[in-house]
Amino acid sequence: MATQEIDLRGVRVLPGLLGPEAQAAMLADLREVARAAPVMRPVTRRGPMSVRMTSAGRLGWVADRRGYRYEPLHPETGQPWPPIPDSVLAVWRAVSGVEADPDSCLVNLYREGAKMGMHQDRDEGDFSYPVVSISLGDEALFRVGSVERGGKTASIWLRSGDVAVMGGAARLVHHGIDRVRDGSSTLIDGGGRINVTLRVVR
Ligand SMILES: O=C(O)CCC(=O)C(=O)O
Ligand SMILES: [Fe+2]
Repeated sequence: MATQEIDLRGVRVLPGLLGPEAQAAMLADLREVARAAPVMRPVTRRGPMSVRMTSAGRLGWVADRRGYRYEPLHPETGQPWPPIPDSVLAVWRAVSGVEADPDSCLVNLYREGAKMGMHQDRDEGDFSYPVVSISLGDEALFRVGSVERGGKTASIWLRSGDVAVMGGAARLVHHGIDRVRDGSSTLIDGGGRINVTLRVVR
């Protein structure tokens, strides 16, 4: 049920790009990812994050007291991250507008009360590639600001199956998740939201 594209301060939002069957199939693939690469609670200098994370692909995003970086191995298992599922790659190929495939797929798990503060995605080596973000499960209030800190922002509720593309002039905009509407979807066992972001890190 793809509806019309929305421009949120330069971020392309594609509501309902994934239908219920595609969402369920992707979720099953992500369960396999989490089985091979258990979700972790990242700890930053500011303390533990409320979002739990794991990754797929050649590189996974890792946050701990030493800082943020991409790593080829899961820090707890010592194993390489599992491959990015085809169901996820298909979304990148459909919307990214670039030839290269992503080498990193971050899986964010928002259980009750989890949110993500305003930030830029800037740990990647080349900002000419977009970041593609897929939402599954409960609705989330996604806020987008500017490349500079502070100033005006605009928000939208991202629903299960929505896809957002941060590229071009919007590649480095500040963004975050203010809150998740608990119980607004039944897709995920135990409730909550999963967000998948795809990146070319190199
Ligand atoms: O959960 C979201 O929709 C945003 C996730 C995000 O900004 C990130 O992982 O960098
Ligand atoms: Fe981000």
